[in-house]
Amino acid sequence: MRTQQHTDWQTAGLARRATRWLVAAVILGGASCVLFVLQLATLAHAVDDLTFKGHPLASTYPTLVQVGALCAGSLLLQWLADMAGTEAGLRISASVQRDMLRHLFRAGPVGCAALPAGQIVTTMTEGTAALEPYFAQYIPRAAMMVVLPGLILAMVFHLDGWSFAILACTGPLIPIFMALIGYSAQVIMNRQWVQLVIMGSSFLDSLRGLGTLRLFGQTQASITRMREMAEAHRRATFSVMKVAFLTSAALEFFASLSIALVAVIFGARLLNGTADFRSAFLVLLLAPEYFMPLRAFSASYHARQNATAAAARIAEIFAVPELEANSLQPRNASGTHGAITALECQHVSAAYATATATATATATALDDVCCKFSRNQLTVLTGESGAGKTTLLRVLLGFLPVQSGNITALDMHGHPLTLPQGCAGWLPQRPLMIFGTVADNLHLANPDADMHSLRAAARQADALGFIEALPNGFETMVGERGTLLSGGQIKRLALARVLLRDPEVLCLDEPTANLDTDSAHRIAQTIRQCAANRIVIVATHDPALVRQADQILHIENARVENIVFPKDAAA
Ligand SMILES: Nc1ncnc2c1ncn2[C@@H]1O[C@H](COP(=O)(O)OP(=O)(O)OP(=O)(O)O)[C@@H](O)[C@H]1O
Repeated sequence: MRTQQHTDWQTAGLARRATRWLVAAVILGGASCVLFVLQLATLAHAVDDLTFKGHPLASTYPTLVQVGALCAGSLLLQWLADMAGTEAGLRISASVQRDMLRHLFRAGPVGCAALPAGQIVTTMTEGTAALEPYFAQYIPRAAMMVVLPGLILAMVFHLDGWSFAILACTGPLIPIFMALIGYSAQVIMNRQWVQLVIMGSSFLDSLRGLGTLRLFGQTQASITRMREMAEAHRRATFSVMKVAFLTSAALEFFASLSIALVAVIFGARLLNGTADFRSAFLVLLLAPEYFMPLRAFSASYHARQNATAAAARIAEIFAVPELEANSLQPRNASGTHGAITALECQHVSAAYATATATATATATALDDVCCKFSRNQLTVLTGESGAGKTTLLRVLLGFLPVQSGNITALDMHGHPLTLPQGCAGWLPQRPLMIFGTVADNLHLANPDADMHSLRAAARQADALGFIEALPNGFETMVGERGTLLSGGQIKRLALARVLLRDPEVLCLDEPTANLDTDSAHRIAQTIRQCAANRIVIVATHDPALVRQADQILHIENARVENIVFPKDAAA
């Protein structure tokens, strides 16, 4: 199993995914700042010439045109910087979303089950969306917070020592103050995220369990619980907003105080005649701009906290271990491709990772399993609930890694084989039906299958009769999770879907569970026929299926206790 490095999913690590766009945003923003400062200096020069030096308007035109050109250039560069920042944000959030989906597929159903579905959904949607403003706004603004005030300070230093001292002393107070507020705000932000995840999970659970909730008369209680969660989330969001307002208020206070100080001191010195108008005017133009990037940075500061909280949730998803390879692919790389004649388990052990309050422990679910599954043979796994039947199927399918031992695919001469992808088919206990038509659901297994293949697979799974009886046959919408079909119909449709890929190894988990006797009998017959030229392994409690078996593996407490070949015994 592979585990992703936690540090890769910190915001700094994520920035590497769009470095060029972020660098472009910072350089363009910096260039825009330079033009902006030049524009103010040129404007002060023009106003001074017009008012105090008595130059005619005509002679000031070139300077005013210069001001216009600098203004246009600065705005254009800023627009380009914003575009580059937005592009970086979109690229990073889209790439994280794509990687997360890929990672979840690699982790497989057992790995994904380690996290609540609501947490996965919220992180994939809200979590990745929270990254975008961080990279699009916060990072470029953080850079501007250094560039523009630095430029302005350098200019003010040349104009007036007092103003320089005031701005240089008050400016750094703001980021220090914000960092102090931000430290406690991060705790609130994390709490808001937890509330959001809990709310998402509960909403999903309520939707899934609508029938059960109604049956137990719990609908009102569920609505009340949802309302309480929404209220808790509202309160957490409100706390975040309060901190955001407090930060802005503190910033405005320091900024206004500092500008007022500069204005008062300069005003007094102008009256005394110890300062000139041009310097005073330019410093007063520059002083508010000195605080502008700090204001913009403060406005996007919550984006950083949101993204930090989201990055922690994203890291949790990437911490779910990936499966290395399908167990049906033998470790022996020198093996050849070919038809699989048998699957052999040698001393196979496996365990589930279970999270406790303090650490992650493992619970053994298969212990030293030795068995063989042969082509043309129907193997039935029996045993009490919780014995380990599904676990053995999961290990064979590669959804759960082998802790020790080997699973080897053999050709007709008993040599190890390298198997192509998709050689195994799986029918889970609760097969997934997507929102779409019968044909859409079948095409999931093989998007290129033509109508003839669909009909053949449906016939083989004993599903053709009921599909043709539907109002629009294969084009009938079956709804989400197959809501318009019965349990038996869903099972037969899912079996047809698996057969459409014509897998060499077919793993079926409780295929006849919850079916009436007639449907169960028909499915048992179908499965029996599927064993022709295939390896078929079925986990079941159904005596009708057990009667069809060529080999019965009885599992008890994670171990194969008994192997019976009923047909040999009968002979
Ligand atoms: N995702 C999981 N995480 C942790 N433990 C699990 C997980 N799935 C199953 N187990 C545990 O592994 C053991 C074997 O479960 P398994 O599902 O293989 O039993 P089973 O024989 O198929 O039962 P059933 O007949 O009820 O389907 C059980 O103790 C179960 O609690």
